[in-house]
Amino acid sequence: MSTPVIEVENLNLKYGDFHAVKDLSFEVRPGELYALLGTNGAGKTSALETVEGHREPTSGAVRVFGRSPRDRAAVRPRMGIMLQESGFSPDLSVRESVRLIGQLSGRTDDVGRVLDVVRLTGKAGTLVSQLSGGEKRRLDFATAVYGTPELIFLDEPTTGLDIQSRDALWESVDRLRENGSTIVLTTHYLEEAQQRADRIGLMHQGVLRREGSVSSLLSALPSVINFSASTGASLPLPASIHDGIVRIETFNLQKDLYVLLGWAQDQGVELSDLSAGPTRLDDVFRAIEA
Ligand SMILES: Nc1ncnc2c1ncn2[C@@H]1O[C@H](COP(=O)(O)OP(=O)(O)OP(=O)(O)O)[C@@H](O)[C@H]1O
Repeated sequence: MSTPVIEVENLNLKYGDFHAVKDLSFEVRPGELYALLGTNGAGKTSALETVEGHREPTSGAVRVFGRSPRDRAAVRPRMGIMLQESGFSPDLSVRESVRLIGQLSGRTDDVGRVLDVVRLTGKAGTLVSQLSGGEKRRLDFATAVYGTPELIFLDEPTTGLDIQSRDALWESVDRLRENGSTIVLTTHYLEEAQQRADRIGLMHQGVLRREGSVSSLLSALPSVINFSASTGASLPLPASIHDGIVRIETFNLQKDLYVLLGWAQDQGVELSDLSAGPTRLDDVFRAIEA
């Protein structure tokens, strides 16, 4: 198996007495889209800042491309980091800001190409201070796109973006992946992670509580069938009933739905407000706090 792009082993981070990241271990493999998700304050930003080389671990080991992320000269040109706030100077134009990304990252690219990818060509001469929130976010994305780096960190990339800009951003991410880039994503939009991540790590209170492919995380939880029914007939499946709402949990949704509908038909029972759906990442998320 190929060498991981990121290796984190028993990482601990403390702020004074507060233990923010506890024995965190994970790997990100070449070409993967790994989503590090978690509850507020779970320690994602702290952990990623260490991987990005901005923060020294309290203990544990972090390697990026097999080297210490503090070895900036070797590692920095190979990674693009889209932070939640890039802090571009408000007095620079968009074009100047993108040029600056090139100077700071040590990568080469065509400024016009990057402006085109982040859809800011028409704003090239505009000052950063005059951009809208969504336009600023697209300028932040330029840091990830510039020079097509091998490793890209996207920290809440679509927050504040309209649907067109979101779609455009994910299309650009797809292009980067086609070029072989490895992506580390954090987001609170779980459906984006569910649709796009090869693997997900779920953090809560400093600890990696779950890790795996979307389907493996989802298959650990049952699907749920709900309906309201006033019937004396005994149900064909184990269920709980609260306030007249029947809830059936199942690991075989198709089969149990078939059983339930057959029973309702035979008994002449109407299943009002019937809903049945696959488990969603939201449910996995809720379950980690339980
Ligand atoms: N510089 C700091 N000094 C003290 N405590 C800090 C510092 N930075 C973060 N923390 C604390 O460490 C914990 C983890 O914070 P972190 O920002 O890494 O979480 P997160 O998972 O990124 O959260 P969110 O989803 O809310 O952005 C939080 O309880 C936070 O208050």
